[in-house]
Amino acid sequence: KVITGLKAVDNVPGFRCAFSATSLPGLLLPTKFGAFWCNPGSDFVIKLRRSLYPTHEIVSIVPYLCGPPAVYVSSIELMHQIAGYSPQYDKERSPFDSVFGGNIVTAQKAEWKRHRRVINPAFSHKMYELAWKESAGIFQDMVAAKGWRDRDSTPIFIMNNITTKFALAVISSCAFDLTFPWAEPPKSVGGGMTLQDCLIVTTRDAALRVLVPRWAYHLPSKYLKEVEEGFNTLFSFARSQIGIRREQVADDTSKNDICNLIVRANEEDAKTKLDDDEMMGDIFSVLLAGHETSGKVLVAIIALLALHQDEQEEVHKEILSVLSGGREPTLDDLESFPHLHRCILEGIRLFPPVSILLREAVEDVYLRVPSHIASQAERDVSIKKGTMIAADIVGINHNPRYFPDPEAFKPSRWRDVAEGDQIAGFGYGPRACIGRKFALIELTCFLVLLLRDWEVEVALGEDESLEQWRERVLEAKVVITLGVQPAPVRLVHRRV
Ligand code: HEM
Repeated sequence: KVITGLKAVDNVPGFRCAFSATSLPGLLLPTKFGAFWCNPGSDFVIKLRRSLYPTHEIVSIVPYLCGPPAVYVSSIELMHQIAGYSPQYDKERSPFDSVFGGNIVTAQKAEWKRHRRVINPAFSHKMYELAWKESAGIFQDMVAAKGWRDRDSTPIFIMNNITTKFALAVISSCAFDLTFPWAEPPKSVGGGMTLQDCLIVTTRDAALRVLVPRWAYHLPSKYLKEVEEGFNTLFSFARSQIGIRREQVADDTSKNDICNLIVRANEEDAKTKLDDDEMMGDIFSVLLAGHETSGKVLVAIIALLALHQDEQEEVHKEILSVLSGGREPTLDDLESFPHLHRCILEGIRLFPPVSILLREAVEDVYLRVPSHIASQAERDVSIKKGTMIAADIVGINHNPRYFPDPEAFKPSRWRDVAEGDQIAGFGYGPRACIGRKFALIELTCFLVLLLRDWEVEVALGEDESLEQWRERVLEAKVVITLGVQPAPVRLVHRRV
C-alpha cells in the first residue's frame, strides 16, 4: 500500500502514517505525530501551520492502513488548478453521502449540476433582503431577551453559543420560515428533540453515523439512541417541510424561503428534477453549511476585535459616520463599511471554517508546482487517478508569500489586495460557496448592530493574562468545520 501510495503522489515528501487525514478512523482518533504511530487527523493543518507552510507548499500523506494517498497544497496557484474548471478533478466521494443522501455540497460533477440549477434561484436579491431583515430582527430580539440595554456591562461566558444560536435562527427563518423567539426554550420539531439539538447531534456525530451499523442502534445505549433520534427527527422534519411546500407552491408564490424556492424551482424544471431524498439532502446541507460556518466565523471576529481595541474603535467610528443621525442600517449599506469588511475577511483568513477543499484526481494528472520558495524547485508532479488532492485553506491563508506575518490580525492588509484573488475562505471555481453573500449579510448586520452600541472586551479568567486568554481562545479546532474555543467576553454599553 505504501509503495503504490508513494508512486501515486510522485514521492512528494510528507507523512507516512496509519490513516489518511480524512478517513473515518483518521478523523475519530486524535492527531498524533511520531515515528511509530502517526495520525495527522483533521487538525494537522492547524497544528503544523507555523512550521510547515514557510517551507512547503505541497506535502503528501501516504497511509499504510486506511484511506487513499493524498496531496495537500497551500498555494493559490495550485488551488486554482485543482478547484477550477478542469475536468481532471472532481469532489472526493464522500462517506457522508450514505447518511445525508446526494446533496449539493458533496455531489460529484454530473449530479452536482442538477442540484446547483435547482438551488441557484434561491440565492437572489429577494433572499438577501430577507436575510438582512431576519438578521436585524433576531439581533434586536436577542438584545431585548438578554436585557443588554439595561446594564452598563454584561459578561458573556461563551460568546460561541450566542453566535451559533443567531446563525441557526437566521438560516432556520430564511430556509423554513421557522422562527425561534430568543427567550423561549427551543421548540421540539415533532414531539421529540428540538431542531437545535438535532443539528448539534447530526454535526457532532456524522462520522459515528457512517461507522456504526444499523443493528447497533437496537443496543441499550443512551448515546446511540440520541444519535438515532437526532438524525430521524431532522430528516422527517425536512421531508415534511418539502411535502408542505409542494402543496403550497401551486397556489402561493408569495413565500420566498429557501425551502419554498428550491421546491418551486424543482417543480418548474422537468429536465433536472431532484427526487425528495435529494431535495432533503440539499435543504439539510444548506441548513448545516449555513449556520456552522457563519456562527464560528462570527465568534472568531468578535474575539479578535476584543483583543484589538484599536481596530474595534476604527470600526465603531466607521459605523457612526455611516449611520449619522442615528438611523438604522439597511441592506443598501452592506458595502459602506470597508473597514468592518476587512476585519471580516481577516477573521475568515485566520479561522476559515472550511479548512480544506477536497478533490480527487479522476484521471492521471500533472500538477504544475511553481518554485516560490527556496526548498521547492519548479516541477511537474505526476498524480495518479484516485489520489485525493486537498487545497489546504489554512495553509494558503497562513502562507507568508501572500500574507506576511501570517499569525497577526491585520485587517489593513486587505486594503491593497484584490479580494477576489486572495480570499480562499469561500472556495474557488464552480464549487465556490453559494452562500457567500448571505454570510456577509448576516455577519455585517450582527457586527454593525453590536459594535455600534457596545464595546466588546475580553473577560479574563482568575489570574489569567491577556496572552493566556488569546492562546486559550484562539486555539483553533476542527469538528467538521474549524472554529475557535469558548470565548468569554464582556459587553460595555456605549451610552450616548
Ligand atoms: C462565513 C461563512 C461561510 C464560509 C467561510 C463558507 C465556505 C464555503 C466553502 C469554502 C465552500 C466550498 C467547498 C468546496 O469547494 O469543497 C462552500 C460551499 C458551500 N456553501 Fe458555504 N460558507 C459559508 C457560509 C455559507 C452559508 C451561509 C450558506 C447557505 C446559506 C452556505 C452554503 C454553501 C453551499 C450549499 C455550498 C456548496 C456549493 C456547491 O458545491 O455548489 N455557505 N462554502
